[in-house]
Amino acid sequence: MSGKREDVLGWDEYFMSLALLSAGRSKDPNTQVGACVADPHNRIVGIGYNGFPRGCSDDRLPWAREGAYLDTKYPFVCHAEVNAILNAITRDLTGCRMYVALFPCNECTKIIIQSGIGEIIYLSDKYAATDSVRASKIMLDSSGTAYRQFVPSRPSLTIDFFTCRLHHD
Ligand SMILES: Nc1ccn([C@H]2C[C@H](O)[C@@H](COP(=O)(O)O)O2)c(=O)n1
Ligand SMILES: [Zn+2]
Repeated sequence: MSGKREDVLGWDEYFMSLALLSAGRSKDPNTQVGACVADPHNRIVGIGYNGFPRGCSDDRLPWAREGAYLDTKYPFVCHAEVNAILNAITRDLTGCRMYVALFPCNECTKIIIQSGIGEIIYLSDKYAATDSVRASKIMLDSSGTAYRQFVPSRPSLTIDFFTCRLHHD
């Protein structure tokens, strides 16, 4: 084999894939979200997914979406973005980028802005019509925090454990 491989993963593709891989750890039956924070040198500084707080049993807390508030997941679940920030190796995330599978809610957005993260790259914006996401965008625009949707250059990547390779179209 002569020259180097040219068709490597781009940085956005790499970090978004890691965010999605992390989402694979989520036990939420409806929406699995992963987030990955990269620093300006393209080093991974934090990664996380949505789940219940440490020590809170997945078997005792509910995953329901509907019913009385305390019978749903909403008061209990830690969002992927918060977990990625709390898992980060440093508190100061100035100039870092967050890759996240779903546009951040307003509560996560406050924390993202306060952490110093300067750019959000998201995949899905399925809750764009909610007041929560609308509030997120108001705060991001006011604070000058950039956000953009990830546009994949290929439809899928497949991890093949048998051949120890990553396949793509
Ligand atoms: N940016 C976000 C938005 C939501 N989540 C989590 C919170 C829940 O576990 C799930 C959303 O559930 P749904 O209402 O779609 O059934 O996703 C997050 O981690 N980050
Ligand atoms: Zn959130």
